Amino acid sequence: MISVSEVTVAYGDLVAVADVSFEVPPGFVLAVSGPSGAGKSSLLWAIAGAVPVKSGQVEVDGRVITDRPRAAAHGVVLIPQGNGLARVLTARENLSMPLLADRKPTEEVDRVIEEALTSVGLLDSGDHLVEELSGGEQQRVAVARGIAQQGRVILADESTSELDSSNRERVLDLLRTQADRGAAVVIATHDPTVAEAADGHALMDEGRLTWVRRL
Ligand SMILES: Nc1ncnc2c1ncn2[C@@H]1O[C@H](COP(=O)(O)OP(=O)(O)OP(=O)(O)O)[C@@H](O)[C@H]1O
Repeated sequence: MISVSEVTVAYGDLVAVADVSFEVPPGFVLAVSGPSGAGKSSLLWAIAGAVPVKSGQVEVDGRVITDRPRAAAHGVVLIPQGNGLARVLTARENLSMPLLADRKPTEEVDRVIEEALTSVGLLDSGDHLVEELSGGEQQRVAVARGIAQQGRVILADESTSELDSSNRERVLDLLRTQADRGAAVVIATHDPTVAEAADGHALMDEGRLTWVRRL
């Protein structure tokens, strides 16, 4: 369960997220859309502990999110806009890093990576350097890395923006499967078809959140 309570995020005088509150229970997918600069990424970063909140509080399953390392340890997975991959490592190496940091056994890491790369249709590209992959392929590697972590919370920031329609469907199905196994999922998106596929849809504008379709 993600609980966002009266959260404000500011960069100096610029208020990016203004007094936002909502909850996402396990098993649900929330889409957040809105114009560029509306504060969607900042909201996701706040949930991920990647940016401090000026006021208010984010809780995941009752634990207050204070910083990124503790959020990550508590299963808050961020699939960042721009993918956040190491370009000079292979796809497989990128997937392995958070899993090995989590001290998972090597055989399990190998199995999870195979499954995740297969699920995004990139098993044959596992040993390619990220910089050799197309933009859409890199985006799918980032999604594979996110879902491989089996988080309690998955925050997908524009994770379908470079995908054709069949790969977009594939990624939406994967995020839905994550919700079905009990994750709370938030997707920031400009794509109306992604918003329609979610259980709830909120709109951000100048940091404020309003509901288009409540969860
Ligand atoms: N690190 C930062 N320092 C200062 N200002 C920032 C920082 N990150 C974001 N901002 C500003 O905060 C506001 C919200 O940005 P944010 O990236 O959260 O919006 P967004 O809705 O995700 O936009 P987009 O759809 O273009 O990704 C913008 O005005 C942006 O310029």
